[in-house]
Amino acid sequence: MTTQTASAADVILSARGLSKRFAGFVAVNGVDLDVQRGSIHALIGPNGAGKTTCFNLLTKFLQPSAGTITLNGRDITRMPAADIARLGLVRSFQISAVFPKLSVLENVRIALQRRRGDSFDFWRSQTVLHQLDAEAMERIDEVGLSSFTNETAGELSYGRKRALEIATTLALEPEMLLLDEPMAGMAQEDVARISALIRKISANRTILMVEHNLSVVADLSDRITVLARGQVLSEGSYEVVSKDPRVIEAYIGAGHE
Ligand SMILES: Nc1ncnc2c1ncn2[C@@H]1O[C@H](COP(=O)(O)OP(=O)(O)OP(=O)(O)O)[C@@H](O)[C@H]1O
Repeated sequence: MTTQTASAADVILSARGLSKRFAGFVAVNGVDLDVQRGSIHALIGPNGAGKTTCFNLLTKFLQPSAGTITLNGRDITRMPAADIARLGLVRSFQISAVFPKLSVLENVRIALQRRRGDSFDFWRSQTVLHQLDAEAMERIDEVGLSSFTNETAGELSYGRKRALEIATTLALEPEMLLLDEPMAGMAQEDVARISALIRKISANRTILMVEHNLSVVADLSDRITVLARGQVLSEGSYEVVSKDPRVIEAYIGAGHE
């Protein structure tokens, strides 16, 4: 095997020339991105850099104006979001995706049913639902919510809601997880808890996250892509990108510290 082949096989998600134009405004402009299998990769950049748009393109919530996206070497550019999830690329939804009136266990059970595509089970007997409990408990344990299994989701703290939301995402057995600002709105102690959780769930998965909290990015990421004005400004480890004068200038110019 040549070096080139080996490194291509290590790339799970790849974008080439990814672009998105909104009514004449180019939000993402020719982005090339390679996410290494098994890594934690962060997408950062000042406000308005195009991170969310890029994320929405990669998760197929938006259709690109130009460019291609491949997952495990397969072109997914024109594939609908639902099919992508079946291929193992799952986007974590915000807390609103958690059913607030249902318990932690019920929320994870529903996610497991979604994976199986058994929508009819939802209306069937309790017995059928309980068959999923053992697996649901494993997911709940994985995110550290075992003592909250029967708690109503809506009554959980913000950080625990996020953990539950991650558990429902894990229920879909993703090979790759895309996290949209996992630390948004978190209190400091929750940031530490969710950081540790992301590290833990990354053990046998690939993670791509958009995140504003740079100390979290520094702590977790193997590789960082910095976007500015819709383009890749810099890429590398935190060590490298944080010292890149173009990155410093872009952040200062945008009013960040
Ligand atoms: N649907 C849309 N229609 C028009 N312009 C849009 C649309 N979505 C995003 N934009 C513009 O594209 C640019 C990039 O936005 P985007 O939300 O992707 O940036 P971001 O890096 O995620 O910013 P932030 O850190 O503030 O969330 C912004 O100038 C934004 O106003």
